[in-house]
Amino acid sequence: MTRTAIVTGSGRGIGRGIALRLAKDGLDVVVCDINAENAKKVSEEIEALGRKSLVIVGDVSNEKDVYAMVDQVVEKFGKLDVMVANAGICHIKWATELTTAEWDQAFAVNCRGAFLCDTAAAKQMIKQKGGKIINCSSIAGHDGFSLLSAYSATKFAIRGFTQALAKELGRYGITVNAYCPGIVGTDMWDLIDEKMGPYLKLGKGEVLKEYTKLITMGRVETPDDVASFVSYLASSDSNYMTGQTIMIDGGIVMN
Ligand SMILES: NC(=O)C1=CN([C@@H]2O[C@H](COP(=O)(O)OP(=O)(O)OC[C@H]3O[C@@H](n4cnc5c(N)ncnc54)[C@H](O)[C@@H]3O)[C@@H](O)[C@H]2O)C=CC1
Ligand SMILES: CC(=O)C(C)=O
Repeated sequence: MTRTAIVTGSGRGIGRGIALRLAKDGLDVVVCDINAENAKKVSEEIEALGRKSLVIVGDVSNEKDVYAMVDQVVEKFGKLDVMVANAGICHIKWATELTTAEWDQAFAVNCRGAFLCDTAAAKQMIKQKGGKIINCSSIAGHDGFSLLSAYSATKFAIRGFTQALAKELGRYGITVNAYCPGIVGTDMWDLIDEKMGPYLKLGKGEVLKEYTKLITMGRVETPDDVASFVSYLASSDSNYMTGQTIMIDGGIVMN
């Protein structure tokens, strides 16, 4: 029977790459994003690959949206096999400039979002006696990044939550793991380059150039580089791996 995955934040960037890769792997894929237009486009790309798809326009930090999404998916596809909690945001400022509202927003989307998506999925997967939950951390979840303090804190938190949830869900045949991308050429990095530039007295494109020097493989990461690892985490090949948060960063963080 065809497996079904939800990928949050899959209207563009890394999430889109993961959604298309899982569709190529033979899964039906639900595209969840707050941006309806982008989500629809990706969903059409999935259907063009011969797979079924569903667009869910929703906010991962909103409990009602997340539970309604899982209900709709189970109603349409009969089950939920893979949850990829990928959606994330970042604020680029000195910590001393961050507002409390920005700090809370980062935690709402990046952490409450993962908590809601993972646990809503887990309740369904427990009934099914199995499933794959996959969270998104970052290199910034291993080393705190200057000008990304709230973001770094959320990505560290994802590692702790991934471990604890894995310990709770192993008995049901559910694995919980996380991936840590490095410096991926998406809109998020365009924003980082634009906003960090003035702080670091660097022009357009120069922040990315400086950070690229940290990458052992010598090139900026692509969404496909991340997606090929998430494909493994979503597959039965990773059935004996759980509670792990793994770098897929071209060799930036090695500890
Ligand atoms: N780009 C990079 O270098 C890295 C990214 N990451 C993480 O990878 C994930 C994806 O990042 P990118 O694709 O680069 O970002 P992006 O900004 O290009 O795309 C994020 C997508 O998530 C959606 N989104 C934002 N808030 C949402 C919400 N509340 N509910 C539903 N959807 C929402 C956006 O509409 C967008 O389509 C994020 O969790 C990010 O923190 C981690 C390490 C490096
Ligand atoms: C966006 C992100 O996680 C970094 C550190 O580049």
